[in-house]
Amino acid sequence: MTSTLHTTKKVLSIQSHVIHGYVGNKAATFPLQYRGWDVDVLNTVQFSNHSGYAHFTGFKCSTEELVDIVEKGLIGSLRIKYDAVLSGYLPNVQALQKVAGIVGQLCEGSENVKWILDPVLGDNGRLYVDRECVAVYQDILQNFKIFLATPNQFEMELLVGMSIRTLDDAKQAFKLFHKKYPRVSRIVVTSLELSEFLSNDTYVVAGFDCSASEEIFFYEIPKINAKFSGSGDLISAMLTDSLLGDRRCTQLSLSASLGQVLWLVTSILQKTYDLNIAERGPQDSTIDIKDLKLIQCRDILKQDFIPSIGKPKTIKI
Ligand SMILES: Nc1ncnc2c1ncn2[C@@H]1O[C@H](COP(=O)(O)OP(=O)(O)O)[C@@H](O)[C@H]1O
Ligand SMILES: Cc1ncc(COP(=O)(O)O)c(C=O)c1O
Repeated sequence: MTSTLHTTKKVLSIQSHVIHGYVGNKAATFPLQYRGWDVDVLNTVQFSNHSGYAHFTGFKCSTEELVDIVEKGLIGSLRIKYDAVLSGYLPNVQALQKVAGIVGQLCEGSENVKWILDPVLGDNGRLYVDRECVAVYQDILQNFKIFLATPNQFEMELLVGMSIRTLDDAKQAFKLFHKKYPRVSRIVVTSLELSEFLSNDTYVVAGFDCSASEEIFFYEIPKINAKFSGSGDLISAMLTDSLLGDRRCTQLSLSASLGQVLWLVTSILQKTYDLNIAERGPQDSTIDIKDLKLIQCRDILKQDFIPSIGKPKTIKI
């Protein structure tokens, strides 16, 4: 009889928490748990709802509280051996510096723990954190071993210091990123809006695995006529699962993983959209969908076989 016993993968997810809705840890935890992960959830803030609503209330954790929990509690006292640390929104410059220092040291000390870093800075030209956080993220990416970074287009522009409008800009940006941050092993840039693809009404999602090749690869994703919140947090969580989860015997390449994750995320966003249309009636223009319908998408999340969104295109860098 072959044994199906295996250890459950453990991730420490350091992100924001909203009571109502699904961004930050609320967008990452249920999908990761549903895909078989043990998730230790460290909430960096606790808000009533996300900042895309007109109002929100709540509070932020202090730097001391966050440091105390991670350094003294989880690592110092419990000595938990994580397979991955997923970091997202941190409430201020100091908290970002301190928490990143602790996670960075943890990853330097062990090959087995992988850091997936979502450098949450802003979106569509607007920062949602203090400007100094940009330089702090630049330092973190320079100094620590990072398994995967997942900036969106605006965050990538801030990290490399150039604007990205065309596919050629994107290629230069990836080159520059790798030159500036050679300790980052993999990078995925989400929702790139590039001039060559505007008439197709598609986003480009591009990736680079510095150990694997001299090329970047990208997928074209048809735009759904809606603005979503939490999609970035969902994609970084699902990449964590696809690259490091225990469901498979052989490790997938970053490109193959991204193809599957994009299928998963697109299916969830499409179902969220369809359910909103069923509630609101047909809509002609772009709709603002505040909350992902993650629970209603559990059948999608549960699937063992995840197809790919398509074939990636590649460009030599
Ligand atoms: N309107 C949309 N239509 C189709 N896919 C979308 C849409 N919005 C987000 N996505 C998917 O979700 C991914 C992450 O969203 P993004 O907005 O880049 O995250 P972030 O929250 O980090 O800015 C995108 O790369 C894309 O695959
Ligand atoms: C408190 C809060 N509001 C809004 C968002 C927006 O999420 P996204 O950029 O994934 O749409 C986030 C993301 O982490 C968040 O933490």
